[in-house]
Amino acid sequence: MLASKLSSFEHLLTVHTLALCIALAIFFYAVPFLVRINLVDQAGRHPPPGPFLRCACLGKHSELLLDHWAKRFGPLFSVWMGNQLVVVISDPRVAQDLLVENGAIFSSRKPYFIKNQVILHHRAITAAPYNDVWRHHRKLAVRFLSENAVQGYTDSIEYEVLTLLRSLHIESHSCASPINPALFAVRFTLNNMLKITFGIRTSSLSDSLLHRIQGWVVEFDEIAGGLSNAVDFIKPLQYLPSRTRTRGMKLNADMTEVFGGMIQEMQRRIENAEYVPDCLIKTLLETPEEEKLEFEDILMLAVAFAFGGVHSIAGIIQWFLALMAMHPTIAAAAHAEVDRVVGRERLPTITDEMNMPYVRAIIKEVQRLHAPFWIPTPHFSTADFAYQGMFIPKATVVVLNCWTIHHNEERYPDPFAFKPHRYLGDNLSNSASSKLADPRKRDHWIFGAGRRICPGLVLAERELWLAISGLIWAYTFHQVPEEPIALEKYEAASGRTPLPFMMRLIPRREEARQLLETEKGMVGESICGA
Ligand code: HEM
Repeated sequence: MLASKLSSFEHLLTVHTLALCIALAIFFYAVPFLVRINLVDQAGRHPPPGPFLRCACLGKHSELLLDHWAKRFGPLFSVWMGNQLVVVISDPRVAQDLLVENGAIFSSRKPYFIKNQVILHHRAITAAPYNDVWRHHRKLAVRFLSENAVQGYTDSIEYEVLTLLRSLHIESHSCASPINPALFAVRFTLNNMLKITFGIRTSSLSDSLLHRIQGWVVEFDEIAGGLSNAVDFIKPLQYLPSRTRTRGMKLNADMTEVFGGMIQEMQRRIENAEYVPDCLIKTLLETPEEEKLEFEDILMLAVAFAFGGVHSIAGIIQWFLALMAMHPTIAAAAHAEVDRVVGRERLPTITDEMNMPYVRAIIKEVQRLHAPFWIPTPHFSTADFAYQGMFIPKATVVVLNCWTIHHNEERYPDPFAFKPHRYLGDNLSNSASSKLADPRKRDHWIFGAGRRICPGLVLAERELWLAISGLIWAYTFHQVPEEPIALEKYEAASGRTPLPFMMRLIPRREEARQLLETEKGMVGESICGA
């Protein structure tokens, strides 16, 4: 009896010892994957300081975590996301030093698996590594987004502003009912992009193209991952089927079907000498054979325009509307300015812009407080680099921490408050401001920095000016008492749009009402989808 008890005790001991050994082995094997790696260059420099533990992901509001670390570790810190070193820049001077002055090293993109490989196939400009292919595609895009090109789009954007103002009026039953402005803002920006890219526009708010592209952006946000997906640092996972990968492939297939079909149709029309309006895709299709882009490159350029230039601008318009409804005194000052400079007979135009500093200041303040991307597309380094005694190895992901920069107490006193006054006296366009020699004087950083800076910023500025000044001219903005707007929460990890909200828009004067109700000039427009 005693012998058998001893033997089962020994057995138990053996099992426990074995389990302990396995646990210890796993622990020691896993530890290097849990804590930061002590990298050091030949001169003994270490990467910028940062959290001791590695992260798998940063969570929903990653900008708040980055802000927390920036306060703890300083303006240049590093964090390990799995096996990827990420360096985070939270100061304008450091951003200028690394992304601008040393753009030759800090301008590539990491080949993120889902986003850049599965969905964008390394193309669409934004996914391309820093090389001659990227240079070529970016040059093509810039031709269609330059100051001159944007000047040529201005009449067409003004038409879309009128459509926006009128459709808000009509869909709210002559402003009798509250309205959620989100889809209206998206249609405004999408029409501008579609005209530039394909020479077409959506015919109504129920146009299937509008809803399809809207769906792509939501899907892209959900699956593309922010700074990292597990598949990016556990490479074998890339060879296994997964739901995210299937969704990514489906998204790519959808985009290929819709935009690819539109490109093929345009090709057919060109070959049959049928009328095709001037646009980006037509130019690319008519390029001489030796310089012609591959079909997929043309497709992905269209995707880049649709993804880059639609929800970002539409998001700012939504934030603007929500903020106006919540700050009647600021709205009243904007109304006074538009009345003084523009009067009652016409909508504001681009020639009014420099005479309306308060409205310009409102736009910049909305951009600062509600940047569409708190973490702009990360850059990727292509060589080892030493900076202020710190080591940034080749193949480091480099992130501009817009949240912390935009909430810097010294640069923007009372940084969480909506205070357009802070931008009075800033007469520079976003584009001119991004080129200032002293980066601390820059208005804000929503368009990124360096060689990958958003090529669409001049167009974005023009669209925002015309849409926002037009909205101020036409409407007063009101909250719906039963459904107060909550600004502290927002859609998507990026902060691109407020949560869906309802508001009331009231035409400001008889002249505005007449303009909103007349059909003159709205040829081919079917606002209600009839
Ligand atoms: C308010 C509106 C917009 C915002 C806030 C915005 C923001 C950004 C940001 C932060 C980047 C990454 C910059 C970097 O890597 O440093 C970017 C890149 C890009 N944006 Fe925009 N964007 C806007 C409008 C547009 C428009 C209108 C287009 C045009 C069609 C556009 C097309 C692109 C493209 C193609 C890239 C990739 C550039 C590259 O990788 O070289 N964006 N944008």
